[in-house]
Amino acid sequence: MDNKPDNRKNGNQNPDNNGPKNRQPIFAFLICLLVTLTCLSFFTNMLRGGASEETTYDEFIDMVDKGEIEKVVLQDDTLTITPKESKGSGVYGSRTVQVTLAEDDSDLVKRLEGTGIKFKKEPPDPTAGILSMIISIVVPTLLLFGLFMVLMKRMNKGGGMMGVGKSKAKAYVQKETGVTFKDVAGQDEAKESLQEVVDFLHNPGKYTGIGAKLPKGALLVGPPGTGKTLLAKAVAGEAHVPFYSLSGSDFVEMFVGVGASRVRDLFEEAKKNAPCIIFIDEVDAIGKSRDSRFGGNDEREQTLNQLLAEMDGFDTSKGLLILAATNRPEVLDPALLRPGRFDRRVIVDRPDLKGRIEILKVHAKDVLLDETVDFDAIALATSGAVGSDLANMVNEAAILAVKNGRNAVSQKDLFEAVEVVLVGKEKKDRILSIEERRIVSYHEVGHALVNALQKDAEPVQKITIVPRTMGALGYVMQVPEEEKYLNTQKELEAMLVGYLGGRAAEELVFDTVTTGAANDIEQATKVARAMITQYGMSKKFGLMGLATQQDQYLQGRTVLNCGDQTATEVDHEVMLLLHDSYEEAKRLLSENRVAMDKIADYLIQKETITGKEFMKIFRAVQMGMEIPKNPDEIDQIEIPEEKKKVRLLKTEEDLPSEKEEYQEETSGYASKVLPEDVFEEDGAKE
Ligand SMILES: Nc1ncnc2c1ncn2[C@@H]1O[C@H](COP(=O)(O)OP(=O)(O)OP(=O)(O)O)[C@@H](O)[C@H]1O
Ligand SMILES: [Zn+2]
Repeated sequence: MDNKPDNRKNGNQNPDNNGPKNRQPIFAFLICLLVTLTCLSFFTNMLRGGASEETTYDEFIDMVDKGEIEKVVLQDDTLTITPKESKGSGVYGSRTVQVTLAEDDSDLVKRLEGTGIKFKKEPPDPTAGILSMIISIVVPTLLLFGLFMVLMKRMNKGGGMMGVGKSKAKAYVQKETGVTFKDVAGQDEAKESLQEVVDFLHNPGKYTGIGAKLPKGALLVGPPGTGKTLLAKAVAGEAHVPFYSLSGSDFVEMFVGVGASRVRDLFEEAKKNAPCIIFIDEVDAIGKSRDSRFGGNDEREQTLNQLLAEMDGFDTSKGLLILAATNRPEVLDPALLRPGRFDRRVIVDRPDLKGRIEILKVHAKDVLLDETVDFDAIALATSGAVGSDLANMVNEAAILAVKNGRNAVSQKDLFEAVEVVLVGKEKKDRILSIEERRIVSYHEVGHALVNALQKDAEPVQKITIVPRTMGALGYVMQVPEEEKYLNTQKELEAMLVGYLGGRAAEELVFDTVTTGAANDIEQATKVARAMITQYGMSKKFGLMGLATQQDQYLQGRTVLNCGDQTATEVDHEVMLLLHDSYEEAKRLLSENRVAMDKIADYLIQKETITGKEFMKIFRAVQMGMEIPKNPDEIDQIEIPEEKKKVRLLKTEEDLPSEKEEYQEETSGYASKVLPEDVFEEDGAKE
């Protein structure tokens, strides 16, 4: 998947952003057309005689011959026949039927002579022609137009149909945001560089006095949910100026010129109210690079040009500042980043351990906490989480506490909330079959056991086989002892074995494999590929960089940059690495089969086990103790202190050299942390 050359790198043909929008008018038009056609056929039907039926002229003559007709009325060339009551059982009953005349009416008169049928000729209806024209042409046209207008209005949400000059992109204005830097936790560097900007707004004279040029704008860059919007509001709040905010996608319209006129309106409005802040969220929606190999997008280009022109045009000494946020800075048009535009870049990255602790504290400010709460532990368990996740967790914990009838949040609530946010709620209505529970149990124990053996430590916070709403059938929750910023090669290799431990357990125990390892395989492949192409950890390619990372603030796709031949070899290397890791996982598990069986057995009965329980069973098996049948008696197992120090891996004596190497390597250096390390979930994706 990753080794396709990325042809959207500079292009602005990203379907995510403008595709659906641009297709909207076509959809709208099609819908209108369909509705109109339906109406049209309905009307013409009505015109042709409403409820009465039409019959052929031959049938009419047949009826005349059989004497079934009472009366005939001729108007234009349409005959309205009333069949005789007495012949009501005939084909046409006694309903009025219409026939289109197929011979000269003098012939018709001759035919009816002497049959006793009442015949009447009426003058043609002068309104009929006009009426039919109105109904078949004017009404549908009006209908089509009306519907089209309504639909376009809907989609435009406030923008006028022909937009230009009239567009009312209502910027969201806050006179006073009420947010200060205190509300933004962590992000100290970002706050520091924005503090200067606040000062500019407060006191522009101080800077212009000595000839310093004031900044026009700053670009906030970082992953979603890290608090970019919050920071922008805080700048406005600190400076006590109004806050105009609009999202980049609000500017992207289907009519050329609408976006540009919105930009113009926005700046006009803001200039009137300066000093103030304009905040453009998702600026990449308009600011995407203009040079494109697939032909440009006129509307967005015009909008972007207008934005550039406005930024060049205003006078900073009035105290107008533009903040913009994006999580895809690499796609922005370089023109936006030139001096005098968004020349300041403020990085708002994922919070580190300290940042996460602070964010939790900020959000727990108004929440009642009991004495068990330890934010450090929560922060440690949530590596990779962003501000909005953490805010969510605190709130979720408070809700859980209320649900459980307590009036303060406990550490247990918080941990449960972490799981709710990261893997979803427990899915009580999903009942796994006994066989499935066995497989999931062994799978999860496989992960945990492999990790324990490799790290020689209590591996997990907990193991569970209660299905979750986000798809996991079971998972292992790990809490690292400390935040890591680097991973050694050994650690990454161990991580690979850990990912594949679940599948290895399935194969060992059931002699067959399931779909449950899909996520593990994906993660393992990602790590293996990164080791070979980015971290220089392959013997074959050495230090050659074979891939570059894109969209580092989003999912972080990597793109191979090597020839086809090399790409094939990379695939082969990845395959080999995964294969070796899998073999290692199977080896570790089969050497510890008894412990695996006992722990899995216990997990099947209890559904959730803690790391402590896991270790107790493992040590007991290691010491050859009898494991109680009743799961509730596991707690009573007493492990002597000195036994707790014995290395988990029983092949220790055979591999003394590996142990030394292991300790040496862990203090070494390697690459960056992979947040997936914390949670390993498994699930059959429905
Ligand atoms: N550093 C932080 N301190 C306190 N709260 C935070 C922080 N970061 C995020 N939050 C919380 O997360 C919510 C969402 O953050 P915000 O909308 O500012 O993120 P964003 O980076 O603008 O995301 P997006 O890119 O999706 O627009 C905030 O309202 C706030 O409650
Ligand atoms: Zn798994």
